[in-house]
Amino acid sequence: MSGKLASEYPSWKKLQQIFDSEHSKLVLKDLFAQDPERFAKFSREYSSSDGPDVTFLLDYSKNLITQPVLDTLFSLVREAEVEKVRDQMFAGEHINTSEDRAVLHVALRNFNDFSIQEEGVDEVAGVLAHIKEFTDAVRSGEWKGYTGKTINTIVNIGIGGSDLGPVMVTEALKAYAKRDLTAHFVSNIDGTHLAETLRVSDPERTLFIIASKTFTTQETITNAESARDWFLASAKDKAHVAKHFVALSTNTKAVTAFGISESNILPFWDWVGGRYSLWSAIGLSIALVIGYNHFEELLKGAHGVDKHFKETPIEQNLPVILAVLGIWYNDFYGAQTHALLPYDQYLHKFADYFQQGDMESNGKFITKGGQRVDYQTGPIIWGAAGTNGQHSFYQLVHQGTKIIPADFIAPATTHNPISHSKHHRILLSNFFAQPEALAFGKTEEEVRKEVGAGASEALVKSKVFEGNRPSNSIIFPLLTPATLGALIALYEHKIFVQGVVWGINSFDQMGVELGKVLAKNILAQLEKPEDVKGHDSSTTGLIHYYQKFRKE
Ligand SMILES: O=P(O)(O)OC[C@H]1O[C@@H](O)[C@@H](O)[C@@H](O)[C@@H]1O
Repeated sequence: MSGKLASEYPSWKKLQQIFDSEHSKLVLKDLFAQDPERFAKFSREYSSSDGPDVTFLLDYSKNLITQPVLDTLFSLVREAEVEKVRDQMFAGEHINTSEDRAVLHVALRNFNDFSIQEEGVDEVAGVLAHIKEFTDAVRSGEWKGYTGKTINTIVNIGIGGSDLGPVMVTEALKAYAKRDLTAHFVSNIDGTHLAETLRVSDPERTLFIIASKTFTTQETITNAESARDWFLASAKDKAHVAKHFVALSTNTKAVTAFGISESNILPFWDWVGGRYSLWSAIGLSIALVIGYNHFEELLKGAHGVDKHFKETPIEQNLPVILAVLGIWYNDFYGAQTHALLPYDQYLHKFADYFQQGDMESNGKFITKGGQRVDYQTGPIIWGAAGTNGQHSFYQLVHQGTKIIPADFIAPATTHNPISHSKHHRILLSNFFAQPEALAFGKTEEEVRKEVGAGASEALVKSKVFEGNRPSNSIIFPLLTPATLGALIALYEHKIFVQGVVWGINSFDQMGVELGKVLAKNILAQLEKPEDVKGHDSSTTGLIHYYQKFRKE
């Protein structure tokens, strides 16, 4: 049952027994040698059933699993009633129990397929039509700034879920971008972020998109106010704000109080979590950059995976497979992290995006029922685009003392086939080589042959790769909007499945609140040393030190 401790399920106990008795025998080299069909058994191709064509291959054969391990992991998913909770999500039940909210990012990309009853769901199509109308007007040049010039710069001001999705997707789909429209994303409260952006922007041709679900986030509101001041320093007349500021928010009241007219608000609903919101009005900057039709393809690609997730039996369900593999390493092997390693420069923000997506969703120690877990929940997500990572942190991944499960992700073809795709072939050769090296390593014997008789023992030992390091590989024909949508949805549902198994609420984020409250209190004490009250000696000492240098 959802909310129960995962460690109470019979399959969890069985997995622990299997791990204790078998894990030393789970050696990839042997498992592959014993079974020539291993790749065929442990890889699956996804093909979209309708909508835009999306295919990808998930190869999970280089994992420390056997069929019995996998079967037990699937039993765990059954015992945790993942399918039931999944259906509750799709039905609009309030599975975000702490906030009493539905969780319906799937409704944002539904296109009338599933019937979902929840207030606001019937407004989704209207907001998409508004996004289309607005983006067409800006991109065609019909929308003019206050001096009659067209818009050539958009600045999205938002943070967390109101920033990372648009940043990641606009980078990922740059090949589809309108090149004469520059997009900036300002998130940090550090004035440097806004100042450097405004320095290269023209107030007559810049459109500010204020993206905030709550419209109360300190960083976003402060940045938006400073952007408005900067704009009005040129435009003078407040009436011109209407041509240069739009808002994406669930909080219409706060937006109008800020001075943005109601016709410039693209709304969304409380059942859209911030880190699941790029599919909503929050995706406006994406639609502006790549055009509405491509934005819709992104949504449809995600919808295809939603259908797969909703309709496919557990054993073939790709988000479920990724989720249980993660649980196997996280909870039984003691892996602390999970690396996302896209071999695609366009996906260089993919890991950053899923740092929030995964860690804000599953970084929790209390179950839905209020119990403290006695096992590990969400992993630390990190990663960087290949091949850059190979020249920085891969040393530790190959020869360090930690187990680092990783997903290698790559397109078979590139949007930039320069030098007759020579670059891409080299890139892919690395994409194929790294998981192979991690899995199979290099033995002492092989090293000895290579270095010859005179080499010192220490040198020989330092060149050994133990191997047996697990990874998944995901390969698809080309990074299209629909394929990207599918990939994001794949990981969203993976996170969902893990959250249900761990019994936690993946859809609140109470852990971000305490720091906000303390910062507010400290902000009021920054002026004078005598104002600094109620802290430990370290915090007091740090604030006092700052006060020696304080400037207006
Ligand atoms: O979109 P707004 O409301 O400004 O929130 C922005 C971000 O704030 C953080 O504190 C978190 O709660 C995130 O989940 C959220 O995406």
